[in-house]
Amino acid sequence: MWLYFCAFTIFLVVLHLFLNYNARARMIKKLPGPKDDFIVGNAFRIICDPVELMKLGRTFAKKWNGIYRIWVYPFSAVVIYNPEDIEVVMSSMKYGEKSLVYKILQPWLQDGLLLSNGTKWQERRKILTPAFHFNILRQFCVIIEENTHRLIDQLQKAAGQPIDVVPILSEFTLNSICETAMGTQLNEHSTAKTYKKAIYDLGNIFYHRFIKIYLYPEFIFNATSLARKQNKAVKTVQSFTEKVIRKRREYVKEHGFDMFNQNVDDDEVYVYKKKKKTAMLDLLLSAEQEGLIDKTGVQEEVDTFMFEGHDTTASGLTFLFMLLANHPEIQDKVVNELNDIFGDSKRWACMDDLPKMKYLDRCIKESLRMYPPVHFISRKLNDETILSNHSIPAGTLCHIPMYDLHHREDLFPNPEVFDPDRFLPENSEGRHAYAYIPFSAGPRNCIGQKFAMLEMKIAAAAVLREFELKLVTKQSDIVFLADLVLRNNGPVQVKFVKRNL
Ligand code: HEM
Repeated sequence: MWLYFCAFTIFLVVLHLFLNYNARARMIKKLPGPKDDFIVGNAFRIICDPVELMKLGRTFAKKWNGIYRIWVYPFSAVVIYNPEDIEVVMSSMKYGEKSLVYKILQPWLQDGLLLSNGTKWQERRKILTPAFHFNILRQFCVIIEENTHRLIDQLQKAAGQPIDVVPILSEFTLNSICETAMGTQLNEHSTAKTYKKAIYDLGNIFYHRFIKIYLYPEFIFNATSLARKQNKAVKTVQSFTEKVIRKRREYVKEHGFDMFNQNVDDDEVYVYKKKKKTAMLDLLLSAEQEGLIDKTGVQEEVDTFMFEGHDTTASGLTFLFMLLANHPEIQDKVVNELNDIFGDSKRWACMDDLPKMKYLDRCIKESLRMYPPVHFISRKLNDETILSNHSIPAGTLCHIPMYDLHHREDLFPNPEVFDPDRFLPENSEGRHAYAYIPFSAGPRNCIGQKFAMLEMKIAAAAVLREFELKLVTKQSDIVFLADLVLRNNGPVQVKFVKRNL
């Protein structure tokens, strides 16, 4: 008996030494980080419920100074929130490869822009960049206005009552991106309900897999009922986008591309003539005709835009509305600015109005600082890299928590205070270029950031012209949940009271 016990103890000790004192472990453990447990390293610290996981990230960020490490054999991760280190990683394509955290999105997004690497990424980025040209955004402006008015009709029905804005804004941004990316209105399709449900199901599945790292290996995940649910949802989503793409391909074959024949200098063309608005998809289809992208590629990009383009802006608008309801004096300033632009007119906003909304712009920026919808991103360091004077071994995952970066007291004094004037030019002077990065930075930054700012501005301006936003959910009520985008663990409620302008 004793012999077995001694042999087992020796086995555990050898296993511990093997897992935790190999060359990579020794190197990574020179960095500050949580205390390691016997054999499992930090595994038990980070496997916890989604609320605790978010709290843990904040606790760690406060405890260490801009850099710390996590070690769970065979994974090492370095977490960086010093702008200087972030610049090293983000400014170069050398560190452009996404880490294994993103693998969970692969079945849906495949090799779309968010996940692809190398020349494939470069080529796709080149094809898609013109989709966000000023003149194309002008077309999107009209689509977003139309959807904003549907949103206002919905808010009107519950005016004066506390409303959970999360599902309403999610519906609004999903409809907007669907119409801009694919030129199709979801309510025009009999299968749209199933499509929407499948998108929400996928969001839920990713979230469950994201917080349970033991589900990352494919062979474990594939044996779960979650994988079967995911396969079903992916099939539904892809067959919907496939159908829309096929229909548009047929249309283009017969009629050519509308978007290349439009008079793009005139706002009124878009506002009143309601031309076909399919710029993103048409761009992809024209690249397909030129042999620059294949059928699968078109589908991957449409799916990627659908994913990246709705939850992110919904989260951004949710926290913006919550903050404005919490700060009536700031809300009044926005409304005064809107009154200066529109006076008594009920006309819709157009592209030329947007640069005039300077204060609203600062409010959105400050809201994205305090509540960055994409609160962390992750890369794989393929070479040994120096960060904060530490040598980080090749193969280490590099997490960048934008939330913690944006809440550094030395970069943003009183970081919990909603102060849009931080973004006045004179107050931004001297701020490190990588201190504020809600849309990431460098070559792999968000391709949709102009679109996102436009969407949030149009929606916020239209809603604020119509309603006064009244406090229900307080800033102090917010409890974050670990997820791909920043979320509250519960509803975010606001009261919309009709304005008498
Ligand atoms: C407030 C809204 C948004 C925020 C905060 C946001 C943020 C980000 C961030 C942080 C990244 C970098 C991801 C990474 O490195 O892993 C990213 C990438 C990306 N975003 Fe956005 N995004 C927003 C809206 C949008 C919209 C509306 C679209 C599409 C219309 C979009 C499309 C993309 C795509 C395709 C990428 C991958 C770009 C590449 O790797 O080349 N995003 N976004």
